[in-house]
Amino acid sequence: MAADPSGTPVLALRDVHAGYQDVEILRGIDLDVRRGETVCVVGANGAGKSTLLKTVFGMVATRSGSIRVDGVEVSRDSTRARLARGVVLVPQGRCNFPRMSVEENLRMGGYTLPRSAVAAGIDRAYQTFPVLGERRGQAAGNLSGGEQQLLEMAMALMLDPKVVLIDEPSLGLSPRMRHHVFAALHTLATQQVGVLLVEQNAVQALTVADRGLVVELGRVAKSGTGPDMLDDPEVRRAYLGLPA
Ligand SMILES: Nc1ncnc2c1ncn2[C@@H]1O[C@H](COP(=O)(O)OP(=O)(O)OP(=O)(O)O)[C@@H](O)[C@H]1O
Repeated sequence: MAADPSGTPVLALRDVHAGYQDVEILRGIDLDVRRGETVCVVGANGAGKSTLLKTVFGMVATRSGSIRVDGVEVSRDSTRARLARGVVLVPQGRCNFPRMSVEENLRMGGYTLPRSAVAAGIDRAYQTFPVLGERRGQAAGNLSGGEQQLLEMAMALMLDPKVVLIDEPSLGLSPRMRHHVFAALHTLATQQVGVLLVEQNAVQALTVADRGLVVELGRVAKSGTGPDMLDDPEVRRAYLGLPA
């Protein structure tokens, strides 16, 4: 796709350890995401995929190791400081303001920005997701599930991020809406954003991703291009529910 394989990774993790109380979930994660690249994380239930995204965003503390955004160490930074560095998280489930209009939600997404940047961000959102422009005055809670997911992504894009962390964007969507959401992920990549994606619909996700990673026992056990992962007999059997 649009990734620059020679460039500095926009997101780089080295030997990252993190967990909850006395349980270590991430046990030495190494990964790179480049600009314009979509990387999909695959793994069993409970492997730590959501924990990985939360650790990059700073919602779960990094115990040791390094997280760099555009070469700058952020592993000790607050979530707010990471947002300012261009890292955004689109969490699992709906988290918009259902009684507010689409446009008001976008304004909320950009509430830390100067007014001129908010207007530019809203224009950008409507260009990227024209359906949101058509529904700008509608209450967010009355959008379809897929449209709400596009709104979540658009709210995150208000901050003009470098790295977008997305947790299960197609959860509970119809196949048709899933298609729109995956198409939107592709659009993000064409805007030179690095995308780290966790997705249960791993076959579809690996089809749009540039690379896939398998997380096992808290480490990256396997990585490869999307097509390589889709062809790998072990990955097919263990994670994709496909014949080897
Ligand atoms: N806040 C928390 N406190 C304690 N343990 C937690 C917390 N959140 C998650 N865990 C545990 O950490 C492990 C990894 O959870 P995580 O949600 O990261 O897995 P996952 O790979 O995203 O799973 P799934 O595919 O089922 O969504 C699980 O055993 C989970 O029970």
